[in-house]
Amino acid sequence: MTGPVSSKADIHDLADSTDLTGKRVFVRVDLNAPLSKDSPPAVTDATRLKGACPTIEFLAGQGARVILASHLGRPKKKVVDSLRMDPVAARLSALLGKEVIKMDDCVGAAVEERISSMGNGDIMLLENVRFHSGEEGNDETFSKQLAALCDYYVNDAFGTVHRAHASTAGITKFVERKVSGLLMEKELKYLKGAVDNPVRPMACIVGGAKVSCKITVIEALIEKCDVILLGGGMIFTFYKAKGLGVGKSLVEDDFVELAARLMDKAEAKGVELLLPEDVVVADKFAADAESDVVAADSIPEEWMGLDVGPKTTSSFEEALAPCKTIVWNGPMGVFEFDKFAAGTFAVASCLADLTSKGVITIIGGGDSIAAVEKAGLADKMSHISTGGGASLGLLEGKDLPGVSAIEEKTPRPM
Ligand SMILES: Nc1ncnc2c1ncn2[C@@H]1O[C@H](COP(=O)(O)OP(=O)(O)O)[C@@H](O)[C@H]1O
Ligand SMILES: O=C(OP(=O)(O)O)[C@H](O)COP(=O)(O)O
Repeated sequence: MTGPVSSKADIHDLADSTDLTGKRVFVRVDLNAPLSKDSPPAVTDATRLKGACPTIEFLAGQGARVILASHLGRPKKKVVDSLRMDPVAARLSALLGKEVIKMDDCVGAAVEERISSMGNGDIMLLENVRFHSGEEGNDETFSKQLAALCDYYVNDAFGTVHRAHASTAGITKFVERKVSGLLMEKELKYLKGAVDNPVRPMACIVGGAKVSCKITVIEALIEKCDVILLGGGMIFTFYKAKGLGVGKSLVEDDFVELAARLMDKAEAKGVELLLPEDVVVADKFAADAESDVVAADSIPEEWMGLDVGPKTTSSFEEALAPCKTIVWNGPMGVFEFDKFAAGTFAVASCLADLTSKGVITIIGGGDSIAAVEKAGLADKMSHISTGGGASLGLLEGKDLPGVSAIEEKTPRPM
């Protein structure tokens, strides 16, 4: 068959137009869940796994052979045993109440053979796609290898929709049909509705550790938001731009200049860009570190900032009080260590309180979800999004490769 195919369709459209019995359906999911430090590691927050279940159950229910693919962490293009998908497969299997066949690679003869012996409705989880250099490089050969595993492609990985990788973008050029999954549709619908024409004032809180990915989004946020609050590992690059000492804190030297420009831009635009005025510092990156609260300009040389301080959380509460829409990505501190969780929990508690007063609160990101779950407040927010960088990308209004690859007209392969 030739001719262009265009699809904004989801899995219901696919099932309505095709008998999926026995069909090999490749589903890109985002099962990049936080893991414990145990050996072997265990999934510590299953929100992303739970989010993927409706699509998996639907396709299995249609009799499809369901082939799941995801990344886990950032293995830097090589096999990292602690980032194998086994703990994810075990937890997913428990959630689905069904065996999940776990493969030790994501392409190749062994995978193809095992797929050919799958029964209708069986579920397989491939190994971490980022073990192959072709994944993040969006490599054509690797994309074709993935595409060769399936009849149809589904993208349900909202958390990775902002990445143009082989399993989220490249593969779509080589499959007969490509549609979005139920989680993807649900996330896009909710988030677009909330941020396209937001109820104002709108605030965005950005923290976490993926500084280089997320600092670049702040430029667009200055155009869109009325208030921007910064926390987590993000702040030290800004402190450095202000000429402050940051000790051994996380800092991205390549982005210091950008941080300076962003502060100038926010000021020129009259957008409130709030940086923490006090910081909880530690003598090492450990749960049992010595800690102290210091002013932002007094971080000791050998210490590192691992949380925002109490004065900061009060100022943040004040700044958020008038806001009607709040988007939060990235914890305020290393909440995994109890000593450095207070700032994150205080912001979570403030947002839960504002939600009860009618404010729209959106929390996104694997670790941010884990943090509000740990605080016991996840069900008190308006929306828990499985995507952090993805929801910021959507708020930014930029092209999301995982969406455009599905929508793109591509020549149907022969
Ligand atoms: N001051 C800090 N220094 C180092 N890491 C931090 C700091 N504050 C927060 N973090 C870490 O940031 C991580 C989450 O970052 P990120 O992946 O960007 O968030 P999300 O997964 O919600 O998008 C957490 O594991 C947390 O420990
Ligand atoms: O965890 C994720 O993003 P998030 O931390 O922004 O929520 C996604 O799985 C994407 O991972 P990546 O940022 O390593 O591409």
